[in-house]
Amino acid sequence: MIQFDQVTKRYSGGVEALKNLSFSIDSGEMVFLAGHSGAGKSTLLKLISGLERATSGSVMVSGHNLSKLRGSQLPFVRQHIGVVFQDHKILFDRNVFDNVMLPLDIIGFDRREAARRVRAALDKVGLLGKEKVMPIRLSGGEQQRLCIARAVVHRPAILIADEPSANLDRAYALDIMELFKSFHQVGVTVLISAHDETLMEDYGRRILRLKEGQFTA
Ligand SMILES: Nc1ncnc2c1ncn2[C@@H]1O[C@H](COP(=O)(O)OP(=O)(O)OP(=O)(O)O)[C@@H](O)[C@H]1O
Repeated sequence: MIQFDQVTKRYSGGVEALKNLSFSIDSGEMVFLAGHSGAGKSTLLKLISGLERATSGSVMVSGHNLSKLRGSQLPFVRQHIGVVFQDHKILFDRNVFDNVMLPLDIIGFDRREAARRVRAALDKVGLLGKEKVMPIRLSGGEQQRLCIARAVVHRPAILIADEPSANLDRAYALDIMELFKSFHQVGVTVLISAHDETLMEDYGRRILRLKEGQFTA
């Protein structure tokens, strides 16, 4: 479902964030991505979601070679992927419901079906009672749940999350992990990054460990 073949990413300033990486993730797998700050985790996730392009090598997602896609084809691929961003990207000038509606608006979904899906996504993350609330009034953990609802509302086959448990206390971080597990259990391919490996250990899943842009054992 996701396949990297000898992928290198060099940013314009010259930093080589990923060095000749090869790995694959099967459909329906749940995999963790570990590594300290600056190891290249965000870069790897951005290559999968098409936010950045590989300098060399190939990135295959759902059968598409993202390195070869034209810009106009990227939105089509992104419809298969849900992303929980490290910096949240919440729109603070609209309420919880409208934030989650946004991806469906962009796709041009039928409004009634879209509203039904938004409520289902909010229900799933435990925010159904807060649909009219402005995001500024949510706790940090609730804001994270809002981001997860927005990432899954279009029912993507792949869900990727960049440090979704950062800045949350341990109990809440584990709750968030359980939420991701529940998506995995219904067949979604899940890839989650974190710098705290202890959060991953209980799940018995594969852990990809990055250090200075390369995998370590
Ligand atoms: N847009 C960019 N331009 C130039 N260099 C960048 C850019 N984004 C990341 N880098 C550099 O690439 C390297 C990897 O960064 P990346 O954000 O992928 O790491 P990370 O493991 O996600 O770290 P963090 O947990 O702090 O987000 C770092 O040296 C970083 O400074």
